[in-house]
Amino acid sequence: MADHDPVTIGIVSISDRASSGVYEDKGLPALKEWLGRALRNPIAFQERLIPDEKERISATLIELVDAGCALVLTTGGTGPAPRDVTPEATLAVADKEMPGFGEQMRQVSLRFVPTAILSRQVAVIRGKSLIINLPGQPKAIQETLEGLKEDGRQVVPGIFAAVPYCVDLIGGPYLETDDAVCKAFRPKTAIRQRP
Ligand SMILES: Nc1ncnc2c1ncn2[C@@H]1O[C@H](COP(=O)(O)OP(=O)(O)OP(=O)(O)O)[C@@H](O)[C@H]1O
Ligand SMILES: Nc1nc2c(c(=O)[nH]1)N[C@H]1C(S)=C(S)[C@@H](COP(=O)(O)O)O[C@H]1N2
Repeated sequence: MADHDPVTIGIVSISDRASSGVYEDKGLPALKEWLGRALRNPIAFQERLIPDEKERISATLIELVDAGCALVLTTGGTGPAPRDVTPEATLAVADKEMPGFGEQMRQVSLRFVPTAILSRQVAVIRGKSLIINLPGQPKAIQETLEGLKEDGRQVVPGIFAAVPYCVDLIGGPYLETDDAVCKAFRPKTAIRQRP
């Protein structure tokens, strides 16, 4: 891993019940497990477990971007229930919206559950950071990031395939994935040549 850029990644689990101890949080472990498998870069995680409160979510996102996270992934609070406010809190700190991520996540998620259309997840750029909302079901983390595979063949791409090039374009570290987990795409001219 010596020649891979280090990356700081913010991971935020947004759940009233997990953050108050009603149930054990499975969001942060699932995010760490998947990112650890998918990325070849050395990762420093900044972890937060917080309730579904808009101001608290926005403040956490700002803090993580200011702490140098090139990527921030949230899980939870994207649905239609009154306390689901993650998309609003994310849009409130956005410099730019990246609608393709939400569109693709709903497409791939529909292959797993018909209720995928209930997730209002968004992705945005703030400064030099890409912030992406994922649904709260812990299994949705792998489903949306990795996509759908059948017999080892990629049937619907997950959103993470587009993350490394997006991070390049906003001035972040060069992210490299394990192709067996997630084959990232970059235009040929953007691929870093190794000596
Ligand atoms: N962080 C989490 N850890 C473990 N399981 C979770 C987590 N977040 C969600 N889940 C599971 O996914 C289901 C749907 O998630 P959702 O985000 O809609 O929860 P919720 O009903 O809004 O409640 P809460 O915000 O208290 O988690 C939950 O009922 C729970 O079983
Ligand atoms: N890939 C995937 N997407 C999914 C789901 C899932 O299990 N897998 N659950 C759906 C459901 S049931 C809901 S209500 C919405 C919003 O979930 P959230 O409020 O926990 O973020 O995400 C949807 N998207």
